[in-house]
Amino acid sequence: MERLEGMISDIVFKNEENGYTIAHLANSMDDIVIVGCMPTLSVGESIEVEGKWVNHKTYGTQFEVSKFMPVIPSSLEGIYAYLASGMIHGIGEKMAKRIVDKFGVSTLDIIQNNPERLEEVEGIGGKKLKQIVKSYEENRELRNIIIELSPYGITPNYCLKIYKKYKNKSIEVINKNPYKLAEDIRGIGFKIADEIANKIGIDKYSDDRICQGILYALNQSLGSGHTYLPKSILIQEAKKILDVEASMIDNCIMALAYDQKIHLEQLNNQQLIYLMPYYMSENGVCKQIIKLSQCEFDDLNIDIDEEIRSLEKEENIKLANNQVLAVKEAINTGVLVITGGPGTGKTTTINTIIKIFENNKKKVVLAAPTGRAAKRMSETSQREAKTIHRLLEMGFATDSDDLMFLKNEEDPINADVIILDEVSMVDVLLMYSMLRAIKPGTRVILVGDSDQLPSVGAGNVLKDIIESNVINVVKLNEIFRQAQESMIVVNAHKINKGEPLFLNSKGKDFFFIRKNTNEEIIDEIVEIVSERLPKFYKLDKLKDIQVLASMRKGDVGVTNLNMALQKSLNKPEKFKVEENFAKRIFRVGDKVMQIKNNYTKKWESEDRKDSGEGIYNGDIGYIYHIDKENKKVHVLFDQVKIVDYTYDELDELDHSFCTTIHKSQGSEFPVVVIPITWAPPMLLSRNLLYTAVTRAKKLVVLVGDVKYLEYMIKNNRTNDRYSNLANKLNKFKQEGLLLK
Ligand SMILES: Nc1ncnc2c1ncn2[C@@H]1O[C@H](COP(=O)(O)OP(=O)(O)OP(=O)(O)O)[C@@H](O)[C@H]1O
Repeated sequence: MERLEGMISDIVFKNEENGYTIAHLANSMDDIVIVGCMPTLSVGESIEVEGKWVNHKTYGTQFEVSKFMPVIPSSLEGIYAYLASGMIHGIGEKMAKRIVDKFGVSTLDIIQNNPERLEEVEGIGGKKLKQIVKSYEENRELRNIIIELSPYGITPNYCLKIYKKYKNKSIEVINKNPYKLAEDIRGIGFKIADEIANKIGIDKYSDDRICQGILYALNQSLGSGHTYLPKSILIQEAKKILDVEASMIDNCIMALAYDQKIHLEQLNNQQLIYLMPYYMSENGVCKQIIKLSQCEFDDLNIDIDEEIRSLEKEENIKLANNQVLAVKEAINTGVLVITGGPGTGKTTTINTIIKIFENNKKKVVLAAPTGRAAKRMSETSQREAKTIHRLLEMGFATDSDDLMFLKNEEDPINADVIILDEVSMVDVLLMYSMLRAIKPGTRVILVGDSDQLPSVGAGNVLKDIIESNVINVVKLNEIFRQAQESMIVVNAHKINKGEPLFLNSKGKDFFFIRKNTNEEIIDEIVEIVSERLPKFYKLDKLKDIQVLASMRKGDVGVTNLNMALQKSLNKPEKFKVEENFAKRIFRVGDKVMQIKNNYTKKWESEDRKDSGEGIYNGDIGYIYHIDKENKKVHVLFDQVKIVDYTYDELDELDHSFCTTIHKSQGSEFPVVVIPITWAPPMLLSRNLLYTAVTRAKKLVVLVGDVKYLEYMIKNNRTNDRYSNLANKLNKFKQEGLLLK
């Protein structure tokens, strides 16, 4: 390891996302090219670097930096260069000169120890002084954190997140218990925390480590949709992560249960282990749903048959038997599930139910799990439909930054009837939050297609409720004539039954283009999306066509397809600003997707007259402007909402020329294009294909190898999830637990 010291004379390149920087370091002897992760570097800064000399094929000898430390500048020039570098908000070049002229070599000492004296400088008043002091402090602390943590492979973006969470306590928190990072900072998992712990010297066999490893294993299993793990599986998983004896893990499981971080439940001769919120939610869903289904509610006192007849006349339609049954059950029961595939008349049934209740002066409230699904429900019902999060009034807890729902059993939703659509997407946590905010006597109608992919979050709520046989379920199974015209609908049902599809019928809406290699598939998709489909069907290339892939990685995964599609659909142009972020280029005009719920993200209309909060997982927008000076990307959602992302928030955005099928749940697009090629069997499944195909309203184009299509249709191996909801619903009902 060698050390060098000098002043930064030039910055050749800086990647804003991961902090990788190439710069020139000048010292009395030489001008050296240094490379490495040095995100806070600025021209004129004096630094000391640690690292080694390397020989780059093209650029020759360079110094590869593993650690860098700012040297507090002592010369007047150094101090001036540091202050004038723009690192400190409120100080530009002119102000830097005035400050240095006034305080000379004591400048930095004054900013740090007697900052009020800055007011002696012309142009610095109370407000500016506060701004300078705050920025100087933050800068210093953030630097310290970056210097401490970059050797552990933590990128500057994460350092910033850590700093935002713990402020000046950051280093102290990490040194005391690095596993806290895994609990508190999204994106830092057990593995990174464990690496830091290892370097700090925390004992491999310490209880803290083992407990965190167990929680990590349980958290990981949520990603596969499990609400609990059987103890034997949990021990197996934790052993792989921790590399310690099973008995030690067993002891720590007991300690975690004692601390109420996890819950142990006996089922037959198995022990089930839940993270606490999941146990509470699973039990809560059972209790609430049985309670709501059993309590008294206002009788409508109407002749249902007569009401139905009159609505049928009004709409010029004859409801099928099961639709009539669904309407009657909706009126006569507390909780009802209406399920069915595409074109089976769910929407028509819901609209009839809404009208009957409204004609009888009942307040009907509509909601769906995502913004796009709620928008669609509004369109088809011609009434307001909210996202579940909005209906439950997302807010902040008074004594913390934690988000919570303001609607709950103490302040329930004011409604006589609540209809939830797309329930297959609702996980066990959200279902519990929803149900506990419904007052006894409100009728609840859950609508969804249980053959769609299950929720992204844990649980199998809709399927479990249906399978429990505890709640009334009406299954709509007739495909209506109008829907039969559509091969999308007909084929969707065929997929579900495992039957071969009708492909390439003339004048229809379902096509298969045969391509053998992955390269050919990508080329074909790029070509049809950018040329043939828009020309032939008069479509907007970006807005009307959505490419959906089953995998993120791989040749024909979302990442590669996005790169290929970007090259053709949004080429680089002189007038289009772009910015490099690790392996991604964000360019003005790019189609992007928000990939996590951000309930507090602010948006404004262009004329700033309208504003609001909340951008949700799956929302699609377009890059509208990139402001390099202020390091912000502006994205336009829903044609009116402009949202600013600082560079360190860009991990919430992904390109969306192509998205995963999972992310497309609850959304619909005029045209859907789907690559059909090899993937792990779990992703070559019937319900994945079914979900992708049912996203399309006008046209489906499959591109690839027909043998994988056949495999998908046959592969009915649904990804089994550990969920005890169906069983528990039965048990609770039998025990009459809730009637007390
Ligand atoms: N009883 C009926 N008689 C004739 N046509 C019907 C009947 N019910 C629904 N339809 C028609 O069938 C088509 C599909 O119905 P609807 O949109 O209600 O189904 P859906 O299950 O909501 O479908 P999707 O899930 O695809 O939105 C529509 O064109 C609708 O007008």
